[in-house]
Amino acid sequence: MGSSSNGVMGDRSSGSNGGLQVDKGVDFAQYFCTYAFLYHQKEMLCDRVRMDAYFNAIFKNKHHFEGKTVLDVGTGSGILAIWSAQAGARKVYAVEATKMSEHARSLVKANNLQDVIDVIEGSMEDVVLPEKVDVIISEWMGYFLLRESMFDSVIYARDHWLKPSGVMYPSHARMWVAPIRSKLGDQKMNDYEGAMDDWYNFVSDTKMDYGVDMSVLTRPFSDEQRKYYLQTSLWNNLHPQQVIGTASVIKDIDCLTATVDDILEVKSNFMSSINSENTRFCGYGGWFDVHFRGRNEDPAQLEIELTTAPSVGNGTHWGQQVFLMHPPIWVGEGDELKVSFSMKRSKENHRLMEVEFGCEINQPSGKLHQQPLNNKFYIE
Ligand SMILES: C[S@@+](CC[C@H](N)C(=O)[O-])C[C@H]1O[C@@H](n2cnc3c(N)ncnc32)[C@H](O)[C@@H]1O
Repeated sequence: MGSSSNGVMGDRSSGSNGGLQVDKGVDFAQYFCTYAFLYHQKEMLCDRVRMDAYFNAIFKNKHHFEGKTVLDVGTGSGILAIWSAQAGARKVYAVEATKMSEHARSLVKANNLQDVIDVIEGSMEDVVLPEKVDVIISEWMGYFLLRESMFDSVIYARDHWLKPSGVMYPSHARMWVAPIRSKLGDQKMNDYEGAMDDWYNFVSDTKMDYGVDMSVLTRPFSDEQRKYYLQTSLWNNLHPQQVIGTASVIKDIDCLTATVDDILEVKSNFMSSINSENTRFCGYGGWFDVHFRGRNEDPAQLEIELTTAPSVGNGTHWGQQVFLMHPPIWVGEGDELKVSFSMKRSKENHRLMEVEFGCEINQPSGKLHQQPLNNKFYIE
């Protein structure tokens, strides 16, 4: 069993960010610190969709694990390392940057797997393993897949520690975007006007309760102010019926070959056909899926998919990112949207994203909306 300093080199940056060095102290304060707390790990451990997908991916494909060496990048509580060992791995290296490693270590011991799993506390980029591995497993996905930029660390691990014949878990990832409406029947979720009412209520309550007039922040709702309000995307669990047009894959990632340069910026131009009758097009929903397929020469016996698409029921802790648009536009069945999408990392914090949409709407009547429908968002 590893100790907290086992296999860890120096004090380099915690991520390469495509050549830019990232200050480790700042990154720890801004990003890693929350992962050190059990409440945050528990949120992920309680996500049944996520848990079932990884559990099935491992146990329905034991041939990838039996007698093999495994590296778990960002082991957190240790759950994926433990499943890998239970599936028959010979050795599992479980790397975790935060003090969560101590909980992982006690969980490993409580499950009597200390002879198989080495929990190593340190950044993946600093760790030195005694051997190369057959499998890299990691749950690295952030909101809308790439928020958190943790895939950089998985790429680093793959390039340094995966055998040429090795397998990635997951093996593929995709980002999706679709046009959405904000309201579904009486539901107020993501309702655009509802959001504005919220601001009105806030202003009048603050004046009444605390004697401070805040209306300058919100009134009149000029275009600029609306845009200001809509600068960040929203987390939501969309109902499938809120999706009003065809969804498009805007990024397809092969985890075995992708480079950091491939994911620094995501750009896509795509068409979406509206398939709902007269409805308000209020913005876009963004989500992702990942797949466990093994590799061509060594495929999965059962391919598993983990999707965060809009769903009836609880969905996942990732939900979807909603990008509301101003102004909403009435659209109808058969309208064609020509959407341009781009996403890049925030200059201030490489783990956050800046997203821009543009859209042209062609309607069968011949009407054409061509204004750039704002919108620049931060995924916080
Ligand atoms: C999304 S959590 C997943 C935790 C666990 N594997 C699970 O599936 O429940 C990601 C974990 O990776 C850790 N992590 C992120 N980047 C890392 C890096 N470069 N080196 C080591 N650990 C890292 C975080 O601290 C966090 O605990």
